[in-house]
Formats: sequence, C-alpha cells, structure tokens
Amino acid sequence: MNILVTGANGQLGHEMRIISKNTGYRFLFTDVVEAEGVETTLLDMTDADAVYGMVKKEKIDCIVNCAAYTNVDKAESDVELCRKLNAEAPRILAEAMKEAGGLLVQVSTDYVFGGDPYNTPCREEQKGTPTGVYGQTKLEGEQFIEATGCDHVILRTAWLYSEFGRNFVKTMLNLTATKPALNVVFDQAGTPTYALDLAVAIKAVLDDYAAEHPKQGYSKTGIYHFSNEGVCSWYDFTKRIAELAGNTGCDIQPCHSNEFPSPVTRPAYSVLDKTKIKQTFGLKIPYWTDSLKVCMANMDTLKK
Ligand SMILES: NC(=O)C1=CN([C@@H]2O[C@H](COP(=O)(O)OP(=O)(O)OC[C@H]3O[C@@H](n4cnc5c(N)ncnc54)[C@H](OP(=O)(O)O)[C@@H]3O)[C@@H](O)[C@H]2O)C=CC1
Ligand SMILES: Cc1cn([C@H]2C[C@H](O)[C@@H](COP(=O)(O)OP(=O)(O)O[C@H]3O[C@@H](C)C(=O)[C@@H](O)[C@H]3O)O2)c(=O)[nH]c1=O
Repeated sequence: MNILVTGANGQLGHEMRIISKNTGYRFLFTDVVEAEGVETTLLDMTDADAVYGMVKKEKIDCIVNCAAYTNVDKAESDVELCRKLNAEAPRILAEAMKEAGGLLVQVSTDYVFGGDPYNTPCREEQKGTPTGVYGQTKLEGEQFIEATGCDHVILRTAWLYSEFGRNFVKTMLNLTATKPALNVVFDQAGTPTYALDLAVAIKAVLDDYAAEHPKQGYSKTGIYHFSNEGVCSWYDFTKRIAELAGNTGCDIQPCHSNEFPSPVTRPAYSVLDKTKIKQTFGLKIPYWTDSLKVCMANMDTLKK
C-alpha cells in the first residue's frame, strides 16, 4: 500500500514517521517546507493539480492528512488562510482519493464542540457547535470530505502534544522552569493526547483498511473520536507537567478563562467519548498521565 502523509514535519507528522518504520507500507512524507534532518517531499496540499499529480504518479492508495492551520488565536484574524487549509484542502485530498479509489484519513479536533453547554463526553453523532474560526473551519473540512463520498476515516482528537514541534507541554516546561508564578485556566476540561498514541491508532486504521482491501466502499468509513483516557483542565495538565519535570519553583494557580485574555472563547468541556474507535478497531488507549510520562522521557532522550 502506498501512503501519502501531508504535514509530515508537524507534531503528528513526525510521529507518523516513527510509526511508519515497522510497517510493510511505502510512505511518502510531504510538507510545504523542508525540515532539518528529515527527508521531505514538497507538496502544498492547497494546490489541487499538485495533489492530483502526486497521487497519480506515486499510485497513492491512502492519504493521511496531518497538515492544518493550528494557531487557534491567530485564526480569528486570519480566516481566509485558515479556511483554505482546514476546509478547502481536505476537500481537494478527498476528491483525489475519490478519483483514485483510495482512503483519506483526516485529523480533526475536539474544538468542533464547545458552543453548547454539556458535561458528558461528546459522541461522534453529536451536532458540532464550534466557538471559533479554527473549530468552524475544521468542521467544514469534515463536511466537505463527507460530501465527496470518498472512503474516509475522520479522527477527532484533542490537546495534542509531542516531543516534536510546538505544543502546550513544551510551553509549560519552559514557563514553569523560568517563572516564579503562573496562572492557568481550570474552567476548560478536555483530555491531552500524545501524538505518538494517535499515530498508533492511525496505523491500526491503515492495517484494517489494507486487510479489508475494499472493492466497493470501506465498511468503516466515518467519524471517530480519539484522545488519551481520562479528563483534566489545562491547570491540572500544567501541574502534572511541572511535577514530572521537577519544576518546583513556580507557584501555579488556577484562574478563570476571562482572566487569560484571548480573541477566542475555547470550549468549557470538550472531552471525547472513545467507545466507537475502541470497539471498531480493538484499541486499548493509554491514560493521559502515563503517556505524558512516556513523552517527557522521549524528550529527554532526544536532547541527549
Ligand atoms: N495541535 C493540537 O493541539 C491539535 C491538533 N489537531 C489536529 O491534528 C492535526 C495535526 O496537528 P499538529 O501535528 O499539531 O499540527 P502542526 O501545526 O504541528 O503541523 C502542521 C503541519 O502542516 C504544515 N502545513 C501548513 N500548510 C500546509 C500546506 N499548504 N500544505 C502542506 N502542509 C502544510 C505545517 O507547515 P508550517 O509549520 O511550515 O506551516 C506543519 O508542518 C491537525 O489536523 C490539527 O488540526 C487536533 C486536536 C489538537
Ligand atoms: C500559556 C498559557 C495558556 N493558558 C490557557 C490558554 C488556553 O485556554 C489553554 C491552552 O492553551 P493553548 O494555546 O495550548 O490552547 P489551544 O491552542 O487552544 O489548544 C488547542 O489547539 C488546537 C489546535 C486544538 O485542536 C485543540 O484540541 C487544543 O489543543 O491554556 C493559560 O491559562 N495560562 C498560560 O500561561
């Protein structure tokens, strides 16, 4: 099976590189710019001709879309580019897979929820109620993919972090090591997700697709929720990061969202219910603090 990965130099893209090593598949890792130390084929996923051309030339059976516009605050004032990357590009990828008879694995977000107040884990069929441009455009991307009728697996995930790229864990490792005090919101609840665990789940989808080898539509086409297990606030997340790093010199205090100014209202509760993905693909998902420990150990290994 020939698999094209977009956004291969981002957090998830990097973890896909690691996961790809123990498979019999042929992977093509692409991004808009080169990154140091890793081989990358240049592909702008908003360029339809380039996408169609590469799918045809490389006989691609499956696209894993790890590229997106992920700056939630900036998206509020950069709507056009955000929509181009999060909504229009997935449509191009979906149309390319429809034409080639392949599978699109799209990564989406818990931020498609949040507008309605609820406190039970969000299910796949629940109506999307995004609170900002990022979540809105990611939801539009999902809808465009569904409308093409291509085989697809849309994986909504949440609070992604990794030893690669920019993320909350790295920000908090730095802030709790250098600041005497820090306020972190405790009125937004969700579940952190180690991108390596998500890459393992994507590999399970790819294996299932390869085994089914569908002639007429993949039987598991649809939306699935994936995060690590458990629930916490950004405040709890920060406390655990600091504790594991031994950063004891920073006084971390809980605050309300309105005390941390931002151009966008984030979901107060966006915990994802993972029953469907666990049952469909037989996954066992690690608890969030266990994965955080693994990631921080991997960060230390990378530094050496
Ligand atoms: N980060 C998070 O907390 C969460 C992310 N998600 C979703 O998970 C997925 C992966 O996120 P994550 O790994 O954090 O993303 P990153 O922001 O780390 O990586 C995205 C990558 O896409 C690249 N890219 C930008 N524009 C294009 C383009 N036109 N064509 C091809 N590639 C492009 C970026 O390049 P460059 O950096 O040069 O712009 C970057 O390398 C995304 O779909 C995201 O929406 C879901 C929930 C949480
Ligand atoms: C740095 C900092 C952040 N915060 C708050 C702001 C925000 O409410 C929360 C998290 O901050 P971030 O900037 O990481 O949040 P954000 O970029 O909104 O994270 C989101 O990214 C997108 C891509 C997703 O898809 C989501 O699942 C989610 O991970 O923590 C504090 O309260 N204190 C601080 O010192």
